[in-house]
Amino acid sequence: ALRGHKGWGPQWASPEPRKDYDVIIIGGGGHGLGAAYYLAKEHGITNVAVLEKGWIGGGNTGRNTTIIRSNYLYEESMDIYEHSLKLWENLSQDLNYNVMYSPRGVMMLSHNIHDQQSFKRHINANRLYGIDNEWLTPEQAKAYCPPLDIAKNARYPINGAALQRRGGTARHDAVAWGYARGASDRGVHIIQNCEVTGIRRDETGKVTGVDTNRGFIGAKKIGVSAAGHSSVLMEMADVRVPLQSQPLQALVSEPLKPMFPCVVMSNSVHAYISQSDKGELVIGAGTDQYNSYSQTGGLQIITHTLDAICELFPMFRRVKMMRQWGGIVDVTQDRSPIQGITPVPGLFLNAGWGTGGFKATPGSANLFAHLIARGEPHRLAAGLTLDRFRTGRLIDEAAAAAVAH
Ligand SMILES: Cc1cc2nc3c(=O)[nH]c(=O)nc-3n(C[C@H](O)[C@H](O)[C@H](O)COP(=O)(O)OP(=O)(O)OC[C@H]3O[C@@H](n4cnc5c(N)ncnc54)[C@H](O)[C@@H]3O)c2cc1C
Ligand SMILES: CSCC(=O)[O-]
Repeated sequence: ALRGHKGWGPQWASPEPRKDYDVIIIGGGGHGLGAAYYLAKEHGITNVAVLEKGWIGGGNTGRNTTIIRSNYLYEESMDIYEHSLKLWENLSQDLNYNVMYSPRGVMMLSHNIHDQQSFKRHINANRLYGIDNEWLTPEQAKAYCPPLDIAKNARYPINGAALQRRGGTARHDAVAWGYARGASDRGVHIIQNCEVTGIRRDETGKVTGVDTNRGFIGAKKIGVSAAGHSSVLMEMADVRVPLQSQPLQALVSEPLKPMFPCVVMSNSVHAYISQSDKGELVIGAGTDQYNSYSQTGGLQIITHTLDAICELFPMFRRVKMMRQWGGIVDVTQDRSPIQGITPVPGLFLNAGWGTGGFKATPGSANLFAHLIARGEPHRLAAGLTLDRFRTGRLIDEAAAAAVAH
């Protein structure tokens, strides 16, 4: 039973936009909706609107392969991903909405000495920082995931694996719906079919509001959380950001009996796989290596990824694939996100989550709300500045970003 639920149909109000708000968040994905929720819940700021050009969750939040983990290398990354993982553990209770978080374990396969050295470095860094991660022999990896082929004569032989047992999956669109309902119940306006077409500033350069397809809406503060379109939005305020927007594809198979117990990822052969609660194998790939705003992608990526899956799991060679789709991921050079103030007073940016921002949804949203409310970053997000691309103090997480991104 949903506490306080007001009958069937949309579980959040869909009001007409007011003339102005204290805060406007551009982007009705998990990060934007969650930030609005935490602004209301933790900072008492409720005169907020989330403006979404399409429908909430229609962007990457509803298109991803739902992998959750926090086994990154640097402290700046471990801080925000572990903050997020801790929030995932009670998010269903917090939202009174079942987001189906499932800590089934995320196993990263090692195929060569370089993988092994890289994963053991992550494991040591994680454990020194109090984050669970462990090395498995091939036999231990197979015991944990029986469908895995560890034959020595396999095309991509496995010499071990890194396992984060608290990693896992969640139901992605439920996260958007849960945050939207929680925010709406606290007075936040969730406004769909409202595309931002301009960001207005006064003579001092401070933001005054946004132009939209539903007219001008005033705001004292504006948060941009639009993933693959974040650079397009920031350009509306004359701010160039170091993001590339690239297609990232995924696909699902026909439903099968439950038989795949965890998430398996392989950087070297560019594929990752899990099984949804509906029985479908959920398979992900590397990005298409060109800039594009199309939510599709090239067939060569899919065939390459399925080659890899069939090598790692020969038992799947006759499974039928049911559907493929793509999203637009906002990728930074160092594969780490940007969450911070911008050169424009009153304009805040949350972007650059690239191929790995679903796992960060609650943590990023929680800290983005702190940034907008207080005007300065929370210590757990202090390193994720836009300025690092000027100073060169990058946070290189290409290895932890996994697969070929
Ligand atoms: C195929 C795929 C697989 C992935 N797998 C994983 C995974 O397994 N694990 C993981 O951690 N991450 C994964 N990711 C990445 C993850 O999905 C994203 O990083 C994350 O969901 C971004 O959330 P968001 O709320 O910032 O963006 P989104 O959910 O994309 O929300 C941004 C919203 O902004 C809206 N918008 C854009 N322009 C405007 C405008 N002008 N006006 C108003 N609204 C606008 C868009 O319509 C969109 O709804 C994957 C991504 C893809 C595409
Ligand atoms: C799309 S890659 C999934 C992840 O980042 O764990």
